[in-house]
Amino acid sequence: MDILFKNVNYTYQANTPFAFKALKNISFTIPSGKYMAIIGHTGSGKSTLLQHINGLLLPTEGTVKVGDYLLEKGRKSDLKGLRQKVGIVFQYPEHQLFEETVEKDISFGPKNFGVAETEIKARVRKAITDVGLTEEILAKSPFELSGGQMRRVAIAGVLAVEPEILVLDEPTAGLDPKGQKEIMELFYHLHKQKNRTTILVTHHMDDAFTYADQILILKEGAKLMEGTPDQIFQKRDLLTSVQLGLPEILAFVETANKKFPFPIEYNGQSLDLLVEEIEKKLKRAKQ
Ligand SMILES: Nc1ncnc2c1ncn2[C@@H]1O[C@H](COP(=O)(O)OP(=O)(O)OP(=O)(O)O)[C@@H](O)[C@H]1O
Repeated sequence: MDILFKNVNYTYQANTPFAFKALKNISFTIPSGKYMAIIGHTGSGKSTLLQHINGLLLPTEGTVKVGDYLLEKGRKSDLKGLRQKVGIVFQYPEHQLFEETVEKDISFGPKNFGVAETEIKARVRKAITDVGLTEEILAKSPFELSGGQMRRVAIAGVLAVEPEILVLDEPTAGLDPKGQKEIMELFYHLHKQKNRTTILVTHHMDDAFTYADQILILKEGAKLMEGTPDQIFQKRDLLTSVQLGLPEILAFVETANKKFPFPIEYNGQSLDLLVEEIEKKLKRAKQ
C-alpha cells in the first residue's frame, strides 16, 4: 500500500485561542515496500505526522491516502480496517502491557479485530519467535520480564495483527546500545522479510542512514528536506540545523555535572544514553 500525504496541515485545538499549527503543508509519498526514516528536532511534528497514518489524527487541511483509504477532514473512513493494516509501535510500547500473561497480551490485538481463536494461537507463536523470544515466555507475566524482553513482547503484540505497514516511533528509546542495535536489526529483518513498508521516527541519524531508503527531515512542522541517504548526506550542513549537535550535548553534560554529585562523561554517546547514565547513577545513589 502506497502512502501519500498531500498538502497536509494539522492544527491542535483549532478554532481556540490555543490553536497550534504542528504540520505545515506536508507532501510526500512512500511507495509500498519502502523504508522511510523521519528525523527532526523535538517538537518538529514527527509524532503528529505518524498519527495521521492510521487515522488517529485527521488532517485539518489536505489529504492522506494509505492504499485505498482516504483520510481527510469531515470524511468517515473505515478506521478499523485501516488500523488492522497499519501497526504502530509507540514510544515505550511496554507501558501498554497490561494482561496477566504474555500470551494474553499478544492475543489482545488480533482478538480485537475478530481473528479466530486457533488462528490467534498460531499468530502468537509466530510473533514471539519473530521477535527473538521462545514460547516458554508465553505463560509468564509480562511484568516479570526484563525491559528488553517487555519491549519485544509489546512489538510481538503489534506483529500478531499482521500489519502491512509498520510505523515505529523511536522504538529503541531507553535501551542500551546492544539492545538498540538488536531491535533496529529486528525491524529491518521484518521489513525485508515481507517487504513491509516501514516508517521510523528516530533521533539516531546513523539508524536513518543505515536502514532507510528515504529520509524526511522536519523542522518546525514543515518539510525541510527529503531524499535518499546519499542525497541527504551531500547536504549535511542542513542536518546540523535539525540534529542535536555536539554543542548542545556538551552544554547538557556541563549542566549535568553541576547538578549531580557524580561525573558524567561525554564519549560520543547520544543524549538518550547520557540521560540513561544519569538515571542509573541516581538509582544507585539512592540504594
Ligand atoms: N495535544 C496537543 N495540543 C497542543 N499542542 C500539541 C499537542 N500535541 C503536540 N503538540 C505540539 O505540536 C508540536 C509537535 O509535536 P510532536 O509531538 O508531533 O513533535 P515530535 O517531533 O514528535 O517531538 P518529540 O521528538 O519530542 O517526540 C509540538 O510543539 C507540541 O508541543
